[in-house]
Amino acid sequence: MFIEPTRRRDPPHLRTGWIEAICGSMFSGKTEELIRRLNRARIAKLNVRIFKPALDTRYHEADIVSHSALSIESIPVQTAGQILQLAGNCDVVGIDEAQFFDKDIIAVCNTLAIQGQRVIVAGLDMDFAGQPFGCMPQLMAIAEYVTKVHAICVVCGDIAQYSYRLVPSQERVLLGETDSYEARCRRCFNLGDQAGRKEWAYEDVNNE
Ligand SMILES: Nc1ncnc2c1ncn2[C@@H]1O[C@H](COP(=O)(O)OP(=O)(O)O)[C@@H](O)[C@H]1O
Ligand SMILES: Cc1cn([C@H]2C[C@H](O)[C@@H](COP(=O)(O)O)O2)c(=O)[nH]c1=O
Ligand SMILES: [Zn+2]
Repeated sequence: MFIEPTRRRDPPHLRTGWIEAICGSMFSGKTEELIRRLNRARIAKLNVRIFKPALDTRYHEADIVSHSALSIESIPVQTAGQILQLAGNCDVVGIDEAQFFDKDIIAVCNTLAIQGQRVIVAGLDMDFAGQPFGCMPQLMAIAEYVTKVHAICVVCGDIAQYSYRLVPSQERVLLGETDSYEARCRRCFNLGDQAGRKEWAYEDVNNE
């Protein structure tokens, strides 16, 4: 489990910010992990500000909400540049659904960290086609700390790193939940519609 660096005790002239990237598929616990870190920062009496892209209105207009219904308030923004304007001099900046931001998100995260702020950025590392998503690869490259979390494959029960799309759209951006996506492992993702369901796997075990 990720534990916060204790750089806070450095003398002010040595104090620096940093970037933490949390990545993985849908349902892998990115938002839960982001909320966990932000809550701990608040317990440490740090000043925290949280952002998400305004287009992500799935569960709530403003709050960030996990699939398990954990939530934390956030500021929805249209562009990455707005984060820089609104983050002020807070100690910790949280950003969810980073894959949806424009490419300025890289410079914004860098600037915040250089200014001495801790930046925790969470997002999908791959899209429904298994391709790197938006600026997440660059954010992972410039981050001091990268955490990849995993879901459970709903087909076979292995660990999952892919978000399998259940509906025919080829649009890259398609908001959704279990209605349109499921977490899958490499094998079941590549088998697509041919992947046997969990019940089938259990049958196999029972017949042994
Ligand atoms: N296939 C799955 N694998 C793991 N967790 C799942 C799965 N489907 C639903 N969940 C739920 O999703 C929660 C994680 O939600 P969340 O943090 O919002 O994930 P993410 O932000 O990565 O999409 C888990 O704690 C669990 O309750
Ligand atoms: C794979 C994939 C996902 N999306 C959308 C679907 C959801 O609205 C979000 C991801 O949310 P989560 O917190 O990670 O569960 O992204 C998309 O638009 N395109 C895709 O390829
Ligand atoms: Zn699987």
